Amino acid sequence: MDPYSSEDGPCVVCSQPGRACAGCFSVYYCGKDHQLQHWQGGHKQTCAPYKISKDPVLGRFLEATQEIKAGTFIMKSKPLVHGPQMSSEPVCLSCCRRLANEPDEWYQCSGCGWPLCSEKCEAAKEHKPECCAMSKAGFYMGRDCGKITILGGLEELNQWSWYGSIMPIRALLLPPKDYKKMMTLQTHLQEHRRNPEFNFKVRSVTNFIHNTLKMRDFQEEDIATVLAIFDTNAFAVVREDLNQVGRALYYMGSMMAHACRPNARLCHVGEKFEMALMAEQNIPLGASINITYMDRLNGTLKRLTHLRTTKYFDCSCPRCSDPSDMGLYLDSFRCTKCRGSGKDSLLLSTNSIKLTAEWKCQNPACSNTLSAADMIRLHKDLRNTVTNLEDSTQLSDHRDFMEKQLGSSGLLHSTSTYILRTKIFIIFNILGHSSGYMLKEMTQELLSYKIQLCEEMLQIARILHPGYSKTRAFLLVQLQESIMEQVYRNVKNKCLTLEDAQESAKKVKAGLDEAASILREPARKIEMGTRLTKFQHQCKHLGLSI
Ligand SMILES: C[S@@+](CC[C@H](N)C(=O)[O-])C[C@H]1O[C@@H](n2cnc3c(N)ncnc32)[C@H](O)[C@@H]1O
Repeated sequence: MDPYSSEDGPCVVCSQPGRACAGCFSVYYCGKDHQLQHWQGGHKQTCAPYKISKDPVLGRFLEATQEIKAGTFIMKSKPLVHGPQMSSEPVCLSCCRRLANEPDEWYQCSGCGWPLCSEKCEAAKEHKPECCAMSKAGFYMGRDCGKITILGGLEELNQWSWYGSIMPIRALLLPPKDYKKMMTLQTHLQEHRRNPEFNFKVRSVTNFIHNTLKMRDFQEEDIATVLAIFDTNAFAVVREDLNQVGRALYYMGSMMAHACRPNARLCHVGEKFEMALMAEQNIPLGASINITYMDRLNGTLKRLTHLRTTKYFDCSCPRCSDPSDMGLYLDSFRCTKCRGSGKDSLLLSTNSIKLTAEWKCQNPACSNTLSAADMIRLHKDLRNTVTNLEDSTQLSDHRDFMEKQLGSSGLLHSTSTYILRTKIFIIFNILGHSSGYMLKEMTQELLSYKIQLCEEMLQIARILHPGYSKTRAFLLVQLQESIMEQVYRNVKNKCLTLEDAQESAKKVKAGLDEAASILREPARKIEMGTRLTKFQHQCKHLGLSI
């Protein structure tokens, strides 16, 4: 059952139209009475398929209390607190939608002077805490002051202390019950305090709260704790469909452990930053329901470093413990000593969960080794190169990079993290997406190239993103649309019989249907509906019946 669905269903008690249970989405109630009756009659034991458990390594985590099938929605939850990101582009404080490019078009809150979308956003309860605090302190943001500060005319300190202070203020002013709940979340405050950037952030937010808003009841330590809670537990929310950019903290969402190949994923579903959790894979009874805190295409070195420096733990999940990184060797370089001997070998970590471990050629006859420091330096250089390349949508820049690196004097192999990242960039940012390379504009060669890249990346996704993962669905969409374009051209050019076209179109439909079954967030549902309609038009145009 679908937690986004507003459709009614028959009440489990009386069969009258009802709304879905907010805990499990699998039964409907016509109203509170029948909900209570059913709850007391046993639904309490079967509703949520998880509980909070404790583990010496993970700390608190969500444990499955029943088998959960892939594709199931496990929970839906409202944020405890949400608001703009720490260092934000200009957004409405109320709904976190990006503001118009022209500051003159911004609506100014009559209470505090902050730019918002509209009168409606001024009246919304989201904006009340900081607006009341500012009015009380006699603070009013003049239009020019807002323009200069928000558009980044001042240095970082101000950007942080202004936008970055909004969510902490809301958190500090939460009703006591919610505040208490929030304060039970993991802080890693001591570890955060060793980070100069964190302390700088604390000082600038405290400065705004104490000196500008004159809210001196909150000690710097309270503010630091709130910021540490956000850094450890909050999720960035970017909803391109709603033009929203922000951050949200969920209580249950904060209980989920990380895994580098997780069994669940979080989706943002409502306009008010509600989230839903979907099982990507089948989750056995008693297992930890986990999500990933970072992009799965990263190799072990990057994952371990990121998790250690931002979430303060050393990941030892099965993927990190496997020196081959699930057979993909994402971090490995080709051995420069074996090169030319006819045996192209890779360097492997001698202990994959230890960042200081030496790297050694996998060929037993070769003695080549590389220190961890050299390995990290090489990775840093390559990461910078690929990041810079991503400024370009010239296909040749990316193909040249791959050709050079995969050639006889290059360091990379076909499933290196940098090669895969480049392929993903080409699929999602160049071919079919940027000027000169739109689907209709692509040559046959480029269309076949895109199809080949999608197929290759779907093979990788089978390993890193199995089941109901967004990456798998997005790749399926890119592949099917490219295949359909090819079918379309071949039928028009009479290179394909209608029977064969019919066969291919059926496969395309199956691929799109699979993607739609994965992407069930409201925005994606609309997007998939549009894609399916376009596909049906194409079929109709070609005289195919699907
Ligand atoms: C969002 S919180 C998760 C809930 C937390 N365990 C608790 O007790 O509140 C993130 C923190 O959980 C711990 N954690 C999450 N996944 C982990 C893992 N795979 N291994 C070790 N610690 C993990 C780390 O301390 C991390 O900073």
